[in-house]
Amino acid sequence: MADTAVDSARPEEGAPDAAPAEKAPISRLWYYARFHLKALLVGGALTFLGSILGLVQPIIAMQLIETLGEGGSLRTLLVLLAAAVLAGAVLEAFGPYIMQRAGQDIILTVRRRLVSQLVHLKVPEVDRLKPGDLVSRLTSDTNLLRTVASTTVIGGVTGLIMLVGGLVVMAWIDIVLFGITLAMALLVTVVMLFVMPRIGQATEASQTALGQMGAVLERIFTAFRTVKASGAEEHEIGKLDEAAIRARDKGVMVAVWEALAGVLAFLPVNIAFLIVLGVGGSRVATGDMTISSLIGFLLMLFYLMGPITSLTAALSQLQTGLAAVRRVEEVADLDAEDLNHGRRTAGDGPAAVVFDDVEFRYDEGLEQVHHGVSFTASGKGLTALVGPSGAGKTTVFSLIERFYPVNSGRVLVDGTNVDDWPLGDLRRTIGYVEQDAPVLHGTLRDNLIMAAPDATDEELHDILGRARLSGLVERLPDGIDSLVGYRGLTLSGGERQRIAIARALLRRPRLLLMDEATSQLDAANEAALRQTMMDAAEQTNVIVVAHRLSTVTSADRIVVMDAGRVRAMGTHEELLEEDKLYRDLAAEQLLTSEKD
Ligand SMILES: Nc1ncnc2c1ncn2[C@@H]1O[C@H](COP(=O)(O)OP(=O)(O)OP(=O)(O)O)[C@@H](O)[C@H]1O
Repeated sequence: MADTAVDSARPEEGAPDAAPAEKAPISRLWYYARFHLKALLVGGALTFLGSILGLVQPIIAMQLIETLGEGGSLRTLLVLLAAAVLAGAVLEAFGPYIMQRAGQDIILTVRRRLVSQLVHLKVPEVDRLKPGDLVSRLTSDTNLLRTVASTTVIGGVTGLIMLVGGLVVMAWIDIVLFGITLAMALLVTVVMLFVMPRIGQATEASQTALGQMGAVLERIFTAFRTVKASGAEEHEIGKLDEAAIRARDKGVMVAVWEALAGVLAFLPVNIAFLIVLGVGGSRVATGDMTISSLIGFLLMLFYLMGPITSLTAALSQLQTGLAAVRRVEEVADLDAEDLNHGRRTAGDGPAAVVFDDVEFRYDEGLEQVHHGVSFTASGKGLTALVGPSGAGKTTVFSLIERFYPVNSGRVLVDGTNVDDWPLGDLRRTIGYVEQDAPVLHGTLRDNLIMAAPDATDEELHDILGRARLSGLVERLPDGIDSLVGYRGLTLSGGERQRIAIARALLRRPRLLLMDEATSQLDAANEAALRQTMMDAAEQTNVIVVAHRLSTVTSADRIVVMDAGRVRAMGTHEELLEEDKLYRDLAAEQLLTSEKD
């Protein structure tokens, strides 16, 4: 598939309730549908019975004409016909309803699985994905799947049975006319075999274009202010428009192939009708066939329009659905994390971190980021990681959190290799404050309790106090229940950082990792942030990627990193004496802070 957000389909590892990997889309479809088999079977049986009653109606009508000709009583046949019409209508209402419900249940199953898969994706997978495209797979593609998983399969099977049933009845009425009809039915089949896959391909292209639109939209909204400030509205509108046009064009192609399928399905039937009329008429004239048989046959031919329509619709829906399944399953096949696998370790107090000769690169084709990094940070207190931009400081945190696997060497937390920790336990031990956008859309309360759903109001207020946020809560219109805007945009950078710290502290971490914001904070915010950090360091092990001199000077130990290596360790005073790079960094920071 060209230019999609998800480039490859790999078997998932440890994803909950995994569907069989590397299977044809049709097996994947079955995998989802089988959970709702009972409803599908009941709905299908009712619809099928309804169709059978439809099939019976022309036969009763034929009997009626014959009885009329013979001057017999019509009462029983009329009652039968009325009963068949009524029961058919009731069944055809209930059957589809039950199947539509099953269809919605199937979507729910698929969406639940996808949501769980998306949230558990491994970080490297997310690095290369476009969230907008993923959203369209979760919403639009799963919706396409609904029809195919329910009505299509049953509709198709019913249509096929009706078609075969109709042909059998026709063969019983007149074998010559049946031969003509059968030839036309075969023609329809050949045409469909050619057209149907085109519908699937066009649908997949159309859904891909829709996903691309989602990706462009997501790109705009994640940098909305930058787009405006850069005057890039028209440029971005152009990009969105390109994707929208592509989606339209591909959608039109789907319509073209579907229209063609409809016409090509009926053309042979219409031709069959004319031939049957001609040949049948002459057979009636020669006495080889009765007029009632010809009328019955023609009624059957008309009746066949129904099954042919539902078969054609089912086949094209199936193609649409299979295209959707392929896109949905590409996500389901991505690598996901297993939070529970590993040897459980129970510990308390500050959790020590040991880097032992760690080598790491983000991906095979990329440059190595860590070249034998070794350091230890244990016990209570503050450890600052300093060094030039790109030295690999934030990467240290990513490896402690096991967002990526190391290439060689070991990362130990509390004496256990992070690879051996159950991921859920490891991350419960750690509080992590990211450098950017650490506040999510929602209320202040939402932002805190996402890390600790059982936290009481008392605990929340206590943590807000410790993060020097009580003043903010008092100022906000609805206090702790005030909305903080998309990605916390209604807050200042310093407030966002402190909310993120409060969230991390609420989990009572045994290790706090904090990536300082590089943006300048005002004096009050910086002091509040430092105080919060120092308080935390009195109780636990705190490691900070430090960009501010204030953090560095108050740290218990400082690790100086440069180009993926640890070049020195010590206190501020020791390093000022011993390490030139540190001296330069400190001098540079001092100059900057003096200028401010
Ligand atoms: N997800 C990623 N995929 C590929 N390369 C990455 C990724 N994250 C970081 N890098 C690269 O790894 C190197 C180290 O990045 P890292 O963020 O650890 O540096 P840093 O010392 O924290 O820098 P800064 O002080 O600017 O935050 C950089 O060259 C960066 O471009």
